[in-house]
Amino acid sequence: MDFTNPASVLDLNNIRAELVKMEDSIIFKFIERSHFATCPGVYTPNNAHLHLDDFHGSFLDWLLVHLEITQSQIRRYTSPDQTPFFPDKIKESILPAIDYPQVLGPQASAVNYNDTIKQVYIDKMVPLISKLEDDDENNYGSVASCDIECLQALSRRIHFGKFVAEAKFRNDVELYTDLIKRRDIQGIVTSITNSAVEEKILQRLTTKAEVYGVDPTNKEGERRITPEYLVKIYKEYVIPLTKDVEVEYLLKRLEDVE
Ligand SMILES: C=C(O[C@@H]1C=C(C(=O)O)C=C[C@H]1O)C(=O)O
Repeated sequence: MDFTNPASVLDLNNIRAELVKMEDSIIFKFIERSHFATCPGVYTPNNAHLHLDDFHGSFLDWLLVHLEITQSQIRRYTSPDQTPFFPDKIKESILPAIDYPQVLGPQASAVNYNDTIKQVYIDKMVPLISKLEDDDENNYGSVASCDIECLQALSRRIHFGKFVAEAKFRNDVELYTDLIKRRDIQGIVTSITNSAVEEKILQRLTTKAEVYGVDPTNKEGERRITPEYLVKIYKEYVIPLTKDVEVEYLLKRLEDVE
């Protein structure tokens, strides 16, 4: 998707096509994570087995904040489709800014669900996509690296809800302006929900997981991302969080920059 071209960015069919492409990326990142155990020590705040200088938090957070600082310096977070997990830690880019047209509302960057995404990923998704329940310190680096790949892909997918919401807002300014002014949250949820699209996504994920997720040569039948787990992750977490982003984005849509 070309974020310098507003017409392409706000076309709902283009946005949905981009969400479909993200499915493949997320599935393959989940498959990479599925080669390792749950490794709860990666997520344990101030893990006594690890010496993270004067950092207070988990090994995953330590790696993620260091990566985001570096990525911010090559202008990752100037791109409208990227949302940092540590917005207060990122730095100015050393590369010249790209002049992205203002496509989203002035409060778009205030919609940041990454803390929730990270907690849901750790608590609900890792147990489903990991090979087994175990804590193998020899794999902490690989596990945290896979986790960051998964988290950044999930964050982009879920925060794409801002573009979906903006496209829907522009398609019916009168309806959404009324719903927003009346803070009719249920009305907004009903209006943004497209059950047919959601059902098509879940059906496609089942097929993709059956094709991508299971290694036909793996006679040991080692657990990898299964169709039912992938559908569960999208149905219970990814899609609802995307809709939460859509709703919060719309509730802020008429606000000016503070
Ligand atoms: C993303 C959209 O908005 C909602 C969220 C969806 C999702 O997260 O996959 C799918 C359909 C809608 O209920 C959309 O309309 O395409």
